[in-house]
Amino acid sequence: MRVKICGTATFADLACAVTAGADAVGFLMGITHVTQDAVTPEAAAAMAAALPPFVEPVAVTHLTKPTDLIRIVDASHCTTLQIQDMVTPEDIAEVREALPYLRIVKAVHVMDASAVATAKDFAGAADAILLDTRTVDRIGGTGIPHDWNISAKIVEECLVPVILAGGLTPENVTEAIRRVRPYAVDVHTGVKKNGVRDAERTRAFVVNARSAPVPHTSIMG
Ligand SMILES: O=C(O)c1ccccc1N[C@@H]1O[C@H](COP(=O)(O)O)[C@@H](O)[C@H]1O
Repeated sequence: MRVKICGTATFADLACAVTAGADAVGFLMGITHVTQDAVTPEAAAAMAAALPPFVEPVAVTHLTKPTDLIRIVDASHCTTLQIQDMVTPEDIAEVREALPYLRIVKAVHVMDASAVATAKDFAGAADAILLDTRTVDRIGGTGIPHDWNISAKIVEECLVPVILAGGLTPENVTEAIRRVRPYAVDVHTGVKKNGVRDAERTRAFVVNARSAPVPHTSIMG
């Protein structure tokens, strides 16, 4: 099971995720709600430069204009872009044309069963779908799980890798993986303690995610 740890705001956060064994680290840029963990593209680039091999830097943003998305990827040196807010498949294609090497992840917010169709709509344009939670005033980073039955249905019906996020913790991630069978898992709030990234919770999250029994399912079509 692949694991992304999101909300990397400092070199200490970076070291915590790398030491825990994360496969990817997320940098929050161009975020529309208040978050203590947002960084500038330049700060993300400095942290990305410090990553060892086999750990992917991911730009996570609410920005939606292709020119803005291209700009933050270029400036942050991230190799994966996670688009949290509403864009069209055509917008994604425009970003991909400008940055052919880029892996593009589209977040889909699982509010009800309509998320299944939404995920399938983006599966052709994005390289992966990320299933997250949203509230009235936050699109991502809520710390709140959503209906994993819907997430499991999306995994069954989507032809691209599906990443499960939204309220995951070291305590629930094994059950989440058993029920949803995602390609990867992604967490921010759940590995904090008293509002700060916690090394033991981060390590436990990775260990528990990797220990979950997941039957092999092909993600290469
Ligand atoms: O993590 C955030 O603060 C955040 C802010 C704005 C957009 C996306 C954000 N994070 C993404 O949301 C998931 C789930 O977060 P959480 O574990 O429920 O706190 C996170 O993994 C990022 O992909």
